[in-house]
Amino acid sequence: MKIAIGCDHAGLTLKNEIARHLRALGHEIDDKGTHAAESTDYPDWAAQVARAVAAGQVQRGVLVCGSGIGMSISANRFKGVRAVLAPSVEYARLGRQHNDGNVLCLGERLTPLDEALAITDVFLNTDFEGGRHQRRVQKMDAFAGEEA
Ligand SMILES: O=C(CO)[C@H](O)[C@H](O)[C@H](O)COP(=O)(O)O
Repeated sequence: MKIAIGCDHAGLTLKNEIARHLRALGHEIDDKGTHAAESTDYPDWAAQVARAVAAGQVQRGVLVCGSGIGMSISANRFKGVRAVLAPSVEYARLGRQHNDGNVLCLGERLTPLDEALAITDVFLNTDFEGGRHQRRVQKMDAFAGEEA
């Protein structure tokens, strides 16, 4: 699978570990950065990954910051992006089965490495169930770009 990945300074270590893990599994990783430990702003990196997903350049995105919250809020501003903040494997599973999530958001400061890798694997390997969930996803996606 082709996957874009990004982080701010608070997610750098986990982002690098996830990239290494996914490459070892044979995935093609487009690492958008950040690549340095200096303080940086999460929306800048969320935008790069979200644009790659929205444009169909990659099938999935992974974003890491301290909590995952800022990344998920930012990514969900982009049309066609359904970012899932997943603190556990079950969130990742449901975010795929029911919501057809295409960007996974993780918090390095809150989620241990082994759990984050397990969450990532489930997010990438779980299928969308469609059916009644398809109608709901279409309604969500129709909101994108709507004026308040
Ligand atoms: O977006 C976030 C919180 O909503 C992320 O956790 C950021 O990584 C965090 O806010 C960065 O905090 P810092 O004190 O500037 O390191």
